[in-house]
Amino acid sequence: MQKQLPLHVYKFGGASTKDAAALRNLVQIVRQHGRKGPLLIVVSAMGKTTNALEEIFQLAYTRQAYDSPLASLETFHRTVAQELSSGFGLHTAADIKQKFDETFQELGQYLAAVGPSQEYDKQYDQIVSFGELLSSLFISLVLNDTQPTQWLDCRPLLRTDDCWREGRIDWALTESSLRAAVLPMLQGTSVVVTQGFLGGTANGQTTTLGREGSDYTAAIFAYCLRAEAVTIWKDVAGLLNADPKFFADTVRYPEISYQETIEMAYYGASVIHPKTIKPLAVRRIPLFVKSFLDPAAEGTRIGDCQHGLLAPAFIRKDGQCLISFESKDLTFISEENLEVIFGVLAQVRLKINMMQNSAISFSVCTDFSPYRLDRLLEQLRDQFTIRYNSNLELYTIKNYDHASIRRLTEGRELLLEQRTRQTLQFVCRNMETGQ
Ligand SMILES: Nc1ncnc2c1ncn2[C@@H]1O[C@H](COP(=O)(O)OP(=O)(O)O)[C@@H](O)[C@H]1O
Ligand SMILES: N[C@@H](CC(=O)OP(=O)(O)O)C(=O)O
Repeated sequence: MQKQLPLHVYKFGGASTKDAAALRNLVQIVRQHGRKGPLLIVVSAMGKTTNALEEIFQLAYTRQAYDSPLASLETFHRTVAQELSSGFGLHTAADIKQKFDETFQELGQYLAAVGPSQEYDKQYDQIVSFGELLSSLFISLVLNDTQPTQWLDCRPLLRTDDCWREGRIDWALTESSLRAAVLPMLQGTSVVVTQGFLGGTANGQTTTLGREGSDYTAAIFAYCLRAEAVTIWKDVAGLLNADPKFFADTVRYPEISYQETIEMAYYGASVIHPKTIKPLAVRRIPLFVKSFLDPAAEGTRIGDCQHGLLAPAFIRKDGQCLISFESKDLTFISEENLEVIFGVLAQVRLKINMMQNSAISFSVCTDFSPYRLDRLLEQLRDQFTIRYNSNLELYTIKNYDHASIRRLTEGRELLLEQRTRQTLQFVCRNMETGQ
């Protein structure tokens, strides 16, 4: 049995890196960790950088001008660096400028090569990954100004296949590469900064792990390096029973099991990427969700634990689409035609969030993607009558009771509903747009 390292993994997302004040706070949090042992820091792109890069990529792909949003992105990064620079030593500001010069130049070259003749998802990864490259280079230099910090390029180590935009990890290779590269670094330096959300293929191309995948990266590092704990720093007090942006009177879970959390994340509680939990649960590594706005506060501990009845959790997923398939000749929906439908859903990468069948019709609720839906329609419209509604919401209540059901369903028209002993789910129209 290998000796457990007292390694901690911290993950800082877009909210905790969105401006100069946020970065000053990040430096304080890292300083507070102090001499508790080595620290591996996973960072996401700063603020809304990934959204901006998606927009720039879309313009480049469709051969439209992207100079203005690209310039805004560059100005954003350089302004944050400028605002921080009064606190830096002599070399740090110059080092940051040099890294930004090199990285924006490289991004410009990649963008110039983007075009519709090549695979969309593959090119997406090559461009959108620049957000994490920029933030990790920048944050490692900012931290290095006050304590020895090394930058780590995770892409040659975190090996994925070429399922672009959702790279699947080669665990054996990743574990051995990460251990060989990172453990010696952690002995020499107490802090290492790397990118969330990114991986690399066998032939050295960059992949991404799915939007909001940096939490997952933190779990991959923790699993492979057998870390003692992972902390993800968020703008909320911990894991709450609902997203406070949409629900009033939320309550924090001080402690919650991996099982409960994985289900909440799967149903759409966006505070944690759903793939984060399994690697941690396998190695029994606790996950702390803490507020970067109040770092001393308790937050939530996710781990192996027993708890009594939990407050009902409300989870909302918007941007949903309800697709129904009906046989054209009153043939029953059978295993054979379900196999055809599932095959095409998998092929066009439309994930099923909920499904139900009746005698001659089968309904699925998926995330809405016009591009993927068109490809599905092309392949199945000869065989089935297909109807769909978009701009819908999927609500899940975990550990429901009468009051929680009433609270959520009152005044809504439910288009699809399902209930198990613990979980109630329904699809309804988006009340804000009334569609
Ligand atoms: N159950 C929940 N508990 C806490 N926050 C939640 C929950 N569900 C959704 N959220 C949302 O998750 C946000 C934090 O996650 P996210 O925006 O992905 O952070 P970051 O990008 O900084 O890592 C919160 O601001 C909150 O709106
Ligand atoms: N930057 C990526 C990855 C990520 O995880 O970001 P965040 O930690 O800010 O959710 C995204 O926005 O999808």
